[in-house]
Amino acid sequence: MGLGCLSKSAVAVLKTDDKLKDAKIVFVVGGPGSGKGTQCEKIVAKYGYTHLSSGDLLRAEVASGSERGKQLQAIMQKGELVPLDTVLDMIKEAMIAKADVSKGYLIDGYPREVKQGEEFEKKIGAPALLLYVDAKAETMVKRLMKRGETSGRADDNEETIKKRLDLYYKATEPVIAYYEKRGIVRKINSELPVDEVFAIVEKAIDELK
Ligand SMILES: Nc1nc2c(ncn2[C@@H]2O[C@H](COP(=O)(O)OP(=O)(O)OP(=O)(O)O)[C@@H](O)[C@H]2O)c(=O)[nH]1
Ligand SMILES: O=c1ccn([C@@H]2O[C@H](COP(=O)(O)OP(=O)(O)O)[C@@H](O)[C@H]2O)c(=O)[nH]1
Ligand SMILES: [Mg+2]
Repeated sequence: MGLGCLSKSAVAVLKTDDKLKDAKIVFVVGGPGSGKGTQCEKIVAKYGYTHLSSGDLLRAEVASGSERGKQLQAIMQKGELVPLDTVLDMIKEAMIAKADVSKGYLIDGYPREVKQGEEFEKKIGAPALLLYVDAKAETMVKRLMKRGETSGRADDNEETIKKRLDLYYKATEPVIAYYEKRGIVRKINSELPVDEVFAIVEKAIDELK
């Protein structure tokens, strides 16, 4: 069927969705401070993937000073989760913006709960791989407290870190079990030095080709 019977905007929507249809999508999931951002940076440098951190996208909205940003800031400062649709719309918009140049997408810090994953697949597509960046709670707290000395992140403080961790174990760990059933989870031990962690990450990405 041609697209002649559809309105211009409907055609535009179809075309943008089409652009993401064959995209290589990697979910990067792990606790706060587990090292997701650190590994993603290295993947970008070696493989030319597009790195989209849901937390960074949200922080950019906060930094813009918009009304929406103010509401987001209040939620993030408490270590709670921003409504699902808000995050998903931001991710999709950012993916479409890079669709013509991207070799693949790293979706960092998302899904935070099983429902987010389901919605992502409905609106965008299925992940080919889930990198599960795993460190002990004690390690994560230590790293985040250290990062908090210089990061300026409003949520890198002891009280909020504890809430983020609790929420991670409650809401996000089930995401890993959900995708394990599909056989796409690769567990990465991020207690090791950064380069050793990356050697494991490289193997998982190379398997995708
Ligand atoms: N030893 C060691 N330190 C690491 C490793 N990965 C990250 N770090 C340190 O841990 C801190 C947190 O790492 P990030 O990459 O920002 O963690 P994240 O998972 O993106 O955390 P959020 O942004 O809170 O989601 C950083 O300041 C790094 O210096 C690692 O593999 N080994
Ligand atoms: O899909 C997301 C990603 C992030 N956040 C919010 O943004 C904060 C920081 O997220 P980020 O991934 O940067 O850090 P982490 O929680 O892993 O330390 C979280 O605590 C949440 O409040 C959210 O609500 N939904
Ligand atoms: Mg991060």
